[in-house]
Amino acid sequence: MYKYHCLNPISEVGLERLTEAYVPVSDAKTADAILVRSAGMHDMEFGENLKAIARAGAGVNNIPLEKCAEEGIVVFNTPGANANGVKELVIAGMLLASRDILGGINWVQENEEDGNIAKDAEKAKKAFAGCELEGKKLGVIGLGAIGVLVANAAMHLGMDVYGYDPYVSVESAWKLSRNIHHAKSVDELYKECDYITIHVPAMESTKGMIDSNAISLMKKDVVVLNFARNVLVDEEAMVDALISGKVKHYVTDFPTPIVAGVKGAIVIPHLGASTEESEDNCAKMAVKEMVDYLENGNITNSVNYPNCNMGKVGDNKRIVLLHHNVPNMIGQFTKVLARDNMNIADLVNKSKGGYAYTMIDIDSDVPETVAEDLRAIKDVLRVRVLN
Ligand SMILES: NC(=O)c1ccc[n+]([C@@H]2O[C@H](COP(=O)([O-])OP(=O)(O)OC[C@H]3O[C@@H](n4cnc5c(N)ncnc54)[C@H](O)[C@@H]3O)[C@@H](O)[C@H]2O)c1
Ligand SMILES: O=C(O)[C@H](O)COP(=O)(O)O
Repeated sequence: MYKYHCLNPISEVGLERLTEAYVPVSDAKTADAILVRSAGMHDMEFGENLKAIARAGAGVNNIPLEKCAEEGIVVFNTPGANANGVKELVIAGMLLASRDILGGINWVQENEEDGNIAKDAEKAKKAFAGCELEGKKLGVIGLGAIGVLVANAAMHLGMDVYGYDPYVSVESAWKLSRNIHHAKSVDELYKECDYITIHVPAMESTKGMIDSNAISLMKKDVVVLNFARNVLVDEEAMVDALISGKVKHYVTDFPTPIVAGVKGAIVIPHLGASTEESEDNCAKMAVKEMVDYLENGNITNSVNYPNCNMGKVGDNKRIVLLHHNVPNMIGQFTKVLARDNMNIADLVNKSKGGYAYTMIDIDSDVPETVAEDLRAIKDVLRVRVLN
């Protein structure tokens, strides 16, 4: 039996895939696995049973990845599962920044008692006129799951699209329309574009990427869209640029006291992934990853351990070991197994940065003393015996 805890509401479409072997618990400290969306986990103390955290979504800046890795907790996310939801809201954001739709709707609400509203609207509407997206230049920073969809969709709307991503994956490059211009530097994109949208993860290297220097390179009346994370933009500098008129609109999915209410800021309450489809997709993927790890030891879409897959546990016993990525770990594992005359049917070892994962199928029972001896090896962080 496995205990799981949901730190945020998780779509039932995902949870209903859990068999009776999975029991929800109200105390996260007792759980084998945690399902989470954006709840902050940096100040949490984890229980010793906790083996997996599955983030039903993309961004993992709410989770202490290094601490989890050290405690033998594998963190998963659901790449691409909510990308379409975000793409659609980014397009809506560009339209809201181009046509004064919000101003127009407010005008109608303010004049709802006006019996002559139809006629008066025809006089009032010139105050809400805007411009079209077709023919404008859009710069997309970060061509991952979301950036690629935004770039391709904007191209189909007739925009001239520039993409910048020095680390673009082969998979994303295949999906990107060949009509997207390759910006060789982010500065080139800042100088060229009328609309700039950022789709990179929040990391030390990307925090404050759009700062006063970046804004100074942009065209006057540029529209900046941020559906990735607030920390990517120096918000004080952005507010100055809105006040001075350099930036026409800052469309952000992240309300903060600095930007909320500022003229020119269009602030949305983190709705990018809040669609039925995205929530269902994320929950299904997160649950699948969590179950496959707990039951079979397979790791898919982890952000702190390597991906590793040996299929379902069959008739053999499977030992899975999370450990530091240092020399001679396999040698020490096989020495313990050989001592007890255990035969290895299959073995896979993968690494990611400072951490590594070893899966070993054994064609006999694994005595608890063997598991204990494996746990006692220096640099081993967690050992589980499955089946
Ligand atoms: N608003 C929302 O509801 C919502 C929903 C999903 C994701 N997000 C945010 O959007 C981010 C991106 O999501 P995704 O699914 O596209 O992720 P992704 O991992 O598929 O893509 C991120 C891309 O950024 C690129 N990148 C990294 N550093 C860069 C840099 N310095 N310059 C240019 N490109 C760089 C990577 O190479 C990668 O291609 C997430 O990390 C998350 O913070 C927000
Ligand atoms: O990173 C993400 O996936 C998004 O920001 C969505 O977050 P949410 O699941 O809290 O809506």
